[in-house]
Amino acid sequence: MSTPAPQPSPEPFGARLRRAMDVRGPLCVGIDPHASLLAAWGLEDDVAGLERFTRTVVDALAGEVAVLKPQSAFFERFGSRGVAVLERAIADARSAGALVLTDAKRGDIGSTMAAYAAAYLDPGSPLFSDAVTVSPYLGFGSLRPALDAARAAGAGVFVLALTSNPEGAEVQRATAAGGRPVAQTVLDHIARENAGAGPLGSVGAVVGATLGRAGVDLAVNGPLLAPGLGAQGATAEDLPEVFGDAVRNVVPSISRGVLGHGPSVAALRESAAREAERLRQVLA
Ligand SMILES: O=c1ccn([C@@H]2O[C@H](COP(=O)(O)O)[C@@H](O)[C@H]2O)c(=O)[nH]1
Repeated sequence: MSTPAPQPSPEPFGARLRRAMDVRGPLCVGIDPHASLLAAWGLEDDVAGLERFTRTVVDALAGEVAVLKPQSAFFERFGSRGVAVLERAIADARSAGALVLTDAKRGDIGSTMAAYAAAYLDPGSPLFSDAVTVSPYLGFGSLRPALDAARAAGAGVFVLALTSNPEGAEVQRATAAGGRPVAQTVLDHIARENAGAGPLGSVGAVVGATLGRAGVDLAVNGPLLAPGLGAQGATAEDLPEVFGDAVRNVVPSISRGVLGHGPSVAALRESAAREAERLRQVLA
């Protein structure tokens, strides 16, 4: 029996993301098919409307922006047929050259986390994504199956640290054992996961663009997903204050602020291009 040929290691997500940010700029656009957006686009709040909306966003932006971030909740609300739309969107966006970060915010005990990892981070899964969001609030160690699966697949995970919503602070700013804020302990774990990685680690943190000065050490050697631009009130001009020296690793994210310009493909592209240009000027 012949020995199977060794497989080349997949290129790590952090390296792929850094290249995409260099080439396309750092903007991430979220695919959040709110019922109100479907209505504004003249679509029914049903699977056909969901599919048309999603396809339009992918066609408009997958060749333009570094990252597309489908929000799983808006697909799950239509059951299995909604999830099928998400699966196609992930595959189509990846084929068109965007990195896909599925925003699913999964978190559970380790043995269940392994199943979530199989869903999003196993290259054989229909939901396989370049990266997925996860919640560390069952303990950072519970994320181990996702961290390991991501590394094996050349994928990434983005761990919630300081979220963009005002309610997050009561948990994330609370003092952990050891006297540091809970969010800082999460960031410390992320920094350890990324130690030695170059040009950028594959374990990211989610830190809202809405926070004002973050007040934590963001030197995690990984990408910092910054949701909150647009509908939640943050602007590109806020980013240097929130992120300080870490701003070059920021992946600013906007959903409704771009999606509201649809259904015209040209208008969606123009809106994303305006956001990207504003970011380029502020982050230069
Ligand atoms: O801290 C977080 C983490 C994730 N999100 C998600 O990002 C988008 C934001 O949508 P907008 O329309 O740009 O407000 C949405 O999917 C959230 O679930 C976040 O907002 N904050």
